[in-house]
Amino acid sequence: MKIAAIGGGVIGGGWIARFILAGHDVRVFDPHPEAQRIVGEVMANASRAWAKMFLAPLPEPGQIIWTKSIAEAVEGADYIQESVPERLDLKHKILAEIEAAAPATAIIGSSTSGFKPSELREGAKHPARILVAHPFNPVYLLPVVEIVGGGEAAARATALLTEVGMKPVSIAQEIDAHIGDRLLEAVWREALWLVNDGIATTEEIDDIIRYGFGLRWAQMGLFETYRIAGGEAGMKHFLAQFGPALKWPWTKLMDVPDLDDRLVGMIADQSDAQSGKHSIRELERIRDDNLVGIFQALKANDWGAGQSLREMENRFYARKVEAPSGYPLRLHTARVSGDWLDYNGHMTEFRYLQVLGDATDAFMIHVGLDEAYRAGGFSAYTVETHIRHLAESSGGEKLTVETRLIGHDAKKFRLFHRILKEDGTEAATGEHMLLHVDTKAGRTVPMNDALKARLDQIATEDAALPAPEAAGAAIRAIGQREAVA
Ligand SMILES: NC(=O)C1=CN([C@@H]2O[C@H](COP(=O)(O)OP(=O)(O)OC[C@H]3O[C@@H](n4cnc5c(N)ncnc54)[C@H](O)[C@@H]3O)[C@@H](O)[C@H]2O)C=CC1
Ligand SMILES: C[N+](C)(C)CC(=O)CC(=O)[O-]
Repeated sequence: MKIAAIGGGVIGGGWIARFILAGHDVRVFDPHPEAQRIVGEVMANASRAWAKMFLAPLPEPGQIIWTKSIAEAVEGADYIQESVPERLDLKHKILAEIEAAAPATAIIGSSTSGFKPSELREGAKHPARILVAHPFNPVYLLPVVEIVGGGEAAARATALLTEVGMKPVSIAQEIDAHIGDRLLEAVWREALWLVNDGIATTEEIDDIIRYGFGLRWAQMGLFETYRIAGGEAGMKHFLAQFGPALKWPWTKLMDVPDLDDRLVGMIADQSDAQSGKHSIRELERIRDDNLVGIFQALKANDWGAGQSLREMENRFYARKVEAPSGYPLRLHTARVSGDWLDYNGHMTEFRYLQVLGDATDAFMIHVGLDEAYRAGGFSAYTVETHIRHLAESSGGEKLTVETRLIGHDAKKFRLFHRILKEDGTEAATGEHMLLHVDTKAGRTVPMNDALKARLDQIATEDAALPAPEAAGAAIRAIGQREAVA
């Protein structure tokens, strides 16, 4: 899949980060003199957030390829994400340039917050392939993307965006500002009035959201939340009780305060007082850490956006790695994230077990002990592990795991992994005993013939090598008391 991104600002940078982290190369054009620095900073925050968010091993990230023109970026592209400033004349000019150079089959998704597909498509050569693909900031974390425009293009965009962990929601009928921004603008207008009228400061309004209904919205949205608020009688009672208030003059509705110098200055000053002690990048990291925590809570409850996280993770777990030929097997690589380091600045203990465990998962997929096999009610459980820590690993290092099958029979197998640094130094070894189990009965049972045959075949390759020196090693006794014991 060849992906291009036109515009690498707040939203374009987020898109680029999501595609890259999901393992795709992205060709980018943005004429801003500092575009590479800006996207680099967004990428750094995004990589940090993904390392915290996913337990599953992440794919090797794709590459950013910076180009000197739109034509160079979109040549041969299958999917193009346009994220230039929200001006229709500019979007038309950029879309025309994209169409002049992109294959006729390429899909063009626009990040536009407000324009309808019919507006974007004015004057287009192949209008049906231009869609609204409107995300929410930060694009590398929030899954939802509003797809407007329909047809085959929407189906293809939906497939790609699902593959990179998004939750595309198709909107059948085009309207200005789609759905999300219609809702957000209503709240935003009210908030501006409240500040304008001196009723509340920016901080007080944010507190009412983040200590209150904002927490509810992350997990149940509006209708489900209000259904509960109707008590046992549910939504009908809620509407009967609070419906009339909609006609009372509670809100300013469509009325917008003039964003004159006075109001802009007031809001900016209050916002500085509220959050000026943090840089924007710091605020992004605080936001990302909070979002990751929310995602993980939702994943634990298998609810809402936690389901998108789980689905993406399952895809990462199920990824079959094209193993380079040769033996020992090389099925898993990992990049040491800054988040994995301890107070000594080195990869902390339990992350070694994570890397080894991921290598074991990769071996299981390699031999056919995969999702389909588990669906049949059988799996393998690790029952014993011995790790030797041999060299420090630092942030950013790439680690490769070499895997050997050093013993097996019909009910169990024994793996020996070596974690290697880029210069070939051994960072750790891990030896693991796994039992083949009937997951429903909860007991060890013989594996099926195909799996056994696959292990037999790998074992013949292993027989050509001397046994690993450390295989079967235990921790040495210290002093007489232990030695006697
Ligand atoms: N900022 C937000 O919260 C959201 C914005 N959007 C939409 O995303 C789009 C982009 O908005 P932002 O990223 O916020 O704006 P931005 O101002 O942060 O980024 C726009 C980028 O486009 C680049 N650009 C300008 N002319 C260009 C050209 N001829 N070719 C390539 N790149 C060019 C600029 O250098 C800049 O880096 C807009 O349509 C906006 O409505 C969608 C969701 C949320
Ligand atoms: C302010 N905005 C209209 C550009 C916001 C969006 O489009 C979505 C978001 O991320 O809030």
